[in-house]
Amino acid sequence: MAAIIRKKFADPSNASSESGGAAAEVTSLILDNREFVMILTTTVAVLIGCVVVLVWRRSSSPKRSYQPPTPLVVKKKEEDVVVDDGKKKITVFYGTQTGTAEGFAKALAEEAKARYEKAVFKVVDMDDYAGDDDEYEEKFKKESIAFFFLATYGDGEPTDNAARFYKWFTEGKEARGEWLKMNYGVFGLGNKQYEHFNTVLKSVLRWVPCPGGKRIAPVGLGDDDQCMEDDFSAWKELVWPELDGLLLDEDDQSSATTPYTAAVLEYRVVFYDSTDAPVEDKSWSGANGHAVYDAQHPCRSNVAVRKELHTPLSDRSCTHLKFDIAGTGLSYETGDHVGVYSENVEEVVEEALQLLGLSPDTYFSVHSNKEDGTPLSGSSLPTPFPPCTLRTALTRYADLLNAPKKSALLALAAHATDPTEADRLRYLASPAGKVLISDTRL
Ligand SMILES: Cc1cc2nc3c(=O)[nH]c(=O)nc-3n(C[C@H](O)[C@H](O)[C@H](O)COP(=O)(O)O)c2cc1C
Repeated sequence: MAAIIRKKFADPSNASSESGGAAAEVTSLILDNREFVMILTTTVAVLIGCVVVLVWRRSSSPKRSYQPPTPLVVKKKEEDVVVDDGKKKITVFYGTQTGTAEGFAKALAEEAKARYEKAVFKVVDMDDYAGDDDEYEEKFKKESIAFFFLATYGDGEPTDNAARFYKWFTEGKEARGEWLKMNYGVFGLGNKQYEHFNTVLKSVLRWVPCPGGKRIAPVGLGDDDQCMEDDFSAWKELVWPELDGLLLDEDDQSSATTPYTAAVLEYRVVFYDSTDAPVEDKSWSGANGHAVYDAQHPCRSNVAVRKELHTPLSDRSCTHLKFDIAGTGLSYETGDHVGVYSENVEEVVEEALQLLGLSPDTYFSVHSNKEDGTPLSGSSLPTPFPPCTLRTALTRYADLLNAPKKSALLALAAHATDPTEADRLRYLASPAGKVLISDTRL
């Protein structure tokens, strides 16, 4: 995913007013390197390295004292009020863990709005749709056209925000087809490297040969192992002719196209005086001496036992690990989740810092909402990482070694001040550029 950093980059005077002259200098440096910073601030969670930390699902702990300066926005439940203005209503649902499905859902809706002015498109988080099972049924019955973007995780499991829907839908499978009379389009997000490729979407589909409804376009099966964005683009092209038939009158013409924007999220960046950096930013907390752990404040622990479970004759590998959590106050029960956080190696981080030309101590935070707390670009995702120094961001949160996604390249091209660089970025986002990237391992 990619971010377009607004506000502070767009208006250096703002940065000065908040952080003084030093911040203005930093902002100017960042302006010169904005493409790189944009990639860094948006690629989260896929890291290489060796630091192992544990986060237990049940470690219910209060937040630590340092909080981002802007208030959290409590998500409002979707309004049920349906205005009968004669326009056709289309709902685009998404089940996401890291935002890709949400990005695709929004991209589809945005392009569709431009194409079909007489229709109303609404993008809905699966979790926000219904409060209980009865409400699911009641509301789905009123849908006439819907799209579902559903990602698969784990052993073919749904995302957290689609889990309730998935349980309700698949458990009541026999009954669903009787009342589900909508026209529906489906795109699954998965990865062929996993045994249960796109299982969530396939399971849902097994129960959706609804007699009264019709599937719009073939099933889309996105494969993150290749280029999911290409899968999405190809699927979208199959959707439009079908939607033309459903949404256009005889005298309407569908010609509008919008640029590809899937999965491009926007963030607001705030710079702070580096002396504000809390101590814990410098290193993750040790196993002892830290009272509070949660996903943002993981606990560092050592690997006590590491054992290969397969014999040398096997062509597979399965590692048994035991973590030493003595003295942490944490407990573990079978079925609890353990998250493994890892760091980029120091040399790679140093190289990135040199390319950026910024002080490693630059202290900043990224926000998915505006200063008044309202979401930027309607995203419901939380901020990707807590306030930290640039070195920490590059070490822990930036994906420094994978090639950027097509959407990130196009977002950067849209913001490039040098036309030659913009052309180059657009070329890299094209099929020919993709080959170049994979050949040269950029
Ligand atoms: C920890 C993890 C587990 C995954 N498990 C599966 C899986 O079992 N089957 C599958 O098809 N894809 C699997 N994927 C791939 C994701 O579905 C894919 O990356 C998708 O684009 C994520 O969408 P999201 O960003 O909307 O959450 C997994 C990805 C991760 C990171």
